Amino acid sequence: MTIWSKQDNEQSASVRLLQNDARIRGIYNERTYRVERLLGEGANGRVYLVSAGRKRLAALKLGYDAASLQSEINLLSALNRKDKPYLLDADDAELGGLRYPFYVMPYIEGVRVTAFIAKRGRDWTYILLRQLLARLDELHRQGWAFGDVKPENILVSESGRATLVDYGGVSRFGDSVRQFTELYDRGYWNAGSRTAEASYDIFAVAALGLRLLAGYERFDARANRIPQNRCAEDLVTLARQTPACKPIAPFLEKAIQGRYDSADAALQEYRQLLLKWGGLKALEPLHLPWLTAAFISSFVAFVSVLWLVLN
Ligand SMILES: Nc1ncnc2c1ncn2[C@@H]1O[C@H](COP(=O)(O)OP(=O)(O)OP(=O)(O)O)[C@@H](O)[C@H]1O
Repeated sequence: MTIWSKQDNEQSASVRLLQNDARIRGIYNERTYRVERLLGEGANGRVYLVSAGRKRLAALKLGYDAASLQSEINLLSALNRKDKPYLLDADDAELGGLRYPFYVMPYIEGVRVTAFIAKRGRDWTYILLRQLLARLDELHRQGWAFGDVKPENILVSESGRATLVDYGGVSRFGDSVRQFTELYDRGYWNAGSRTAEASYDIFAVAALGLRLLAGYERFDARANRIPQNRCAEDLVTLARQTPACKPIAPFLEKAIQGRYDSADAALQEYRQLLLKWGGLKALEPLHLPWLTAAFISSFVAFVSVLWLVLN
């Protein structure tokens, strides 16, 4: 369960669930969206898959009350880039005589990280953690911490690409983390402050990795201890006792102890560990088609240039 560090958000469970095919029309921008289906639900609102115009799909988050979405909207518009849009529209809609705020963002196709790993195998954990570090590094470079790293906020596409969703917990570096989930929160583990910084998110990635690799039962048994008995060392011990953690043990240890200053540094070391281990060979065929294609086309180009030069 996500926790708000500043204020508690009153969830209005009474908001009507929109049926498939329902229309949502923005009062100010006058854009209309058709609901395809419900994608998910959180404390701030419900997220629907919608189509706009020529079948273009997007994700629309309908908030429970006027204040709940504003900070998310502000943040997404601050992150917006021409080559990488985060926010497509923000408006209010009138539904059943009441006004609700909503915003529209790119639709991320995929399943929750836990469902993906359950289906495709535990070795994917190593790959997905690496991708998470890369996504976080991108965000950190703009001066933001993600905050609420948890399985519900990580979607993985069919081809195995991980994407972070739910930017409601993103906080400026140096501020307090706005939203977090206890299991992955270093404050909960007495392993550091709730200051938004790179090491906060890196800890959460390591805690998530450890929970996935060691198993929920063993991880949660430690999480359920009384506060005085929860500590970083406890997690490090769990990592050491778990054979599946071995390939990335040095990363887990450093991340849990807050010894990485940047996601980039963590990522470099993480990549080296995977290379050294070499245990992901079984997954490589999944990546091979485009690699092979790239190799063949550069080889053909090389031979053609050589032929031209020699003739
Ligand atoms: N852009 C998106 N594309 C596809 N699915 C999405 C997208 N954004 C959110 N979802 C789905 O909707 C769910 C709820 O969305 P979100 O996490 O933003 O709500 P929330 O109210 O902030 O939740 P929480 O209480 O966890 O903070 C997500 O777990 C995810 O499954």
